[in-house]
Amino acid sequence: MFAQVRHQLCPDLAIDLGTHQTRVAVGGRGLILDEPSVVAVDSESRRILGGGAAVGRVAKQMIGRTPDGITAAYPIRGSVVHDFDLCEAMLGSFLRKTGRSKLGLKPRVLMTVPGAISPVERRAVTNAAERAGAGDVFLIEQSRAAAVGAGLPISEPIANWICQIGAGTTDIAVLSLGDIVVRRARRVAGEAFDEAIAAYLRREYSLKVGSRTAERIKHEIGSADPLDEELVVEVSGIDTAGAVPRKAVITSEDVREAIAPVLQIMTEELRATVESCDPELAADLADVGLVLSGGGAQLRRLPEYFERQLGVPVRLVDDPARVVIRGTALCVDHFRQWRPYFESAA
Ligand SMILES: Nc1ncnc2c1ncn2[C@@H]1O[C@H](COP(=O)(O)OP(=O)(O)OP(=O)(O)O)[C@@H](O)[C@H]1O
Repeated sequence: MFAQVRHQLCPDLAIDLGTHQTRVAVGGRGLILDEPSVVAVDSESRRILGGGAAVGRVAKQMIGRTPDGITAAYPIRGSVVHDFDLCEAMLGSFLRKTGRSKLGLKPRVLMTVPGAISPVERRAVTNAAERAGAGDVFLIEQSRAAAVGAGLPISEPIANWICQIGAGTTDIAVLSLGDIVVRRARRVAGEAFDEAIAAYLRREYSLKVGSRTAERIKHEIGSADPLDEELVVEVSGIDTAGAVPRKAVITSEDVREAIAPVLQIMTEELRATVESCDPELAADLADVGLVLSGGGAQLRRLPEYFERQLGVPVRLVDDPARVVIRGTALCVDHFRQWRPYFESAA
């Protein structure tokens, strides 16, 4: 009875604290916040601008349109807390926006974490959430949340193979009978594509571009496999020899060449999951195939590329960037059922 009243006054929260994007869902209501994981800080004092208000979308709007002396800070890197104080401030601001706290009650929170996370990193994310205003904090692996969000039959005695590609981490798991049988996580994901594109332009075109330009190129013309009609984009950067502004026309073939080594790493990780499975489960994988999720999995022709590399069917889930928060929210809605699979930092 008390728990029910408490729940009404202060519903549980699901939080996907991502390298690029933070998403918050409220138990029973679904997604209520989806904002960039960024804060705008004074370069010298490292204080958040606007009295702590320059967080998320507001911060992103300020960056690039503000005078020198203002820096964009990303408190999460490789899906783990990189700057503890800024992470706490950012989360605090997001939690206040959800407007949930009544009578001083603190919400129970379920947060996602990548598979390859150390106890120290686990503790950091938990502490940041507690100091930002959360009550009890539970953790769930991204790949499990993604599998739930994708609606995979993970409780059944068959193999479910999921590859969640975010900005900072690729989480791969094989799940069966509710458990993760094999897991692999690598800090190589969407941002690694961007870095590879920037490095390629420097090497092949003597053109220096920023990470946002590299990401834009990926979105506009990036592909993992050849396209029916190849794409081109004009890019502005700085000539590395003359240190002057210059433009270049880049093709989707260029981008494929640039990102090939990153795709190769992902393929090796996927192959390694199969090798770690026992033969019965591995045989299932060939039939059920691979499911792709995460914002980074939206790269054109990625399913076709992995199908060619692995020889199994591959499909991309609907609304891939929000699958993890969808799954986390479902776990919050059925807290008791999923509780055995949650972890705490202690
Ligand atoms: N159309 C697209 N094509 C290719 N990549 C895309 C596309 N749209 C978004 N992305 C990439 O998706 C990534 C962000 O995905 P997502 O929101 O799942 O990550 P995140 O949750 O912030 O990161 P992580 O979970 O790894 O900490 C970025 O690297 C972004 O460039």
